Amino acid sequence: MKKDAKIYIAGHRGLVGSAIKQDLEKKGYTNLIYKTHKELDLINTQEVATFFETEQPEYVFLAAAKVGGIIANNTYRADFIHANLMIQNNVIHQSYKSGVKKLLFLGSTCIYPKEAPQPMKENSLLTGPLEYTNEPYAIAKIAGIKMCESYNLQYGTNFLSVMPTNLYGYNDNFDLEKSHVLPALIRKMHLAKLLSEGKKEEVVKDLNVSAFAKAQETLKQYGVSDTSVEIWGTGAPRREFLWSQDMANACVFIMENTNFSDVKPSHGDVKNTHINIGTGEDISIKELAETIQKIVGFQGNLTFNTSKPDGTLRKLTDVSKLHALGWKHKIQLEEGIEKLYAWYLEKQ
Ligand SMILES: NC(=O)C1=CN([C@@H]2O[C@H](COP(=O)(O)OP(=O)(O)OC[C@H]3O[C@@H](n4cnc5c(N)ncnc54)[C@H](OP(=O)(O)O)[C@@H]3O)[C@@H](O)[C@H]2O)C=CC1
Ligand SMILES: C[C@H]1O[C@H](OP(=O)(O)OP(=O)(O)OC[C@H]2O[C@@H](n3cnc4c(=O)[nH]c(N)nc43)[C@H](O)[C@@H]2O)[C@@H](O)[C@@H](O)C1=O
Repeated sequence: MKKDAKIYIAGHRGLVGSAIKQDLEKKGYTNLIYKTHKELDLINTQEVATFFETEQPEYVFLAAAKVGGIIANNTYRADFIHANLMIQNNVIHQSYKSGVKKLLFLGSTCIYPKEAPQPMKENSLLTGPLEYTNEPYAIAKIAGIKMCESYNLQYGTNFLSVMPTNLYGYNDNFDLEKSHVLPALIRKMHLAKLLSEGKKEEVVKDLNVSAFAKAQETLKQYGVSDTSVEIWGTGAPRREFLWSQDMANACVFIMENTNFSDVKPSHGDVKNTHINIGTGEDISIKELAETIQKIVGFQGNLTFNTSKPDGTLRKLTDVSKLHALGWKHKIQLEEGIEKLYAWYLEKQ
């Protein structure tokens, strides 16, 4: 990839897209293009076609998607499958039509079967039933992998897919309902700490409500008090977490160094084009909550609301393919949580 190559980052304001943009800028890439959701709705086929015809990007990072945590995926099932299929169909097909040299599609490790052997290898794909809470999203992501693979095989394109583990970092979503576990627990612990210190005004400001009485309603709904924070599920599920800047660095590394032809024969996958991206290490949700509690400095108790779903019990990635390509993560979990909490405080 030449430093002045025209590179389109779809989703450049999101958790991963913003980190990809930053990583490319740091490396001296000068011809980056991007549009906000408002400027270009990637669900709109005609708008996407016109954009590619006009801009003719040479490389595409497809980091735009409808994304959310376990409850969002389980609740907005139709929106997750519709939006993700539309976005990826539009971007992948128009990339082929306009002669994009290389595209990187971001999937997710939720594409693997619920009971996949751990750690999950790339060739576990389509070997068993999926986790139900995020099945529509996972089906869309599997369609994206198969679309890249099919275009490569039929049209000779160079479209790769990466399957990231759970991610966290700057520009994360901290919504109490729709976000992923790590940012949600940082915010819940922070609010509980403020309550325990009697800082009502800061609680009102954080929740962006008109009065403390309103804040109390929200906090009750999410099980946050001055003495305890509610954790969804049993706390037993295990998750692997990767810092978003590491994720972005891996995406740029793969774009720079890897081709479909490298991924296919040399690693024994006859058909698939995808590569797992993770750390290869996981912890239980209970351990994660305790780590966040320590970093935030909340002194109260943790309670477990077992009426909320656990989701997949374990989804540890096998990162041997990624390591064999020459990439390894840098930021360890505690360091990442400390950085994210500091960022969250700064944003207040
Ligand atoms: N976060 C995670 O833990 C994981 C993420 N992934 C995958 O990584 C990729 C990036 O995720 P992440 O950065 O977390 O997601 P974010 O939600 O942070 O960012 C997604 C971006 O896509 C944009 N977008 C969504 N819909 C449209 C649309 N119709 N038209 C134009 N832009 C749109 C969003 O803009 P706006 O906000 O304005 O809608 C946002 O900027 C996704 O493919 C996701 O599935 C995979 C595994 C884990
Ligand atoms: C990245 C991945 O993210 C999603 O899958 P998930 O890993 O299950 O996502 P999650 O981060 O929301 O939850 C992880 C675990 O944590 C528990 N948990 C405890 N307390 C809170 C809590 O307060 N919020 C949330 N969200 N979860 C909590 C929660 O019950 C679960 O056991 C996919 O839908 C899909 O989008 C995908 O690809």
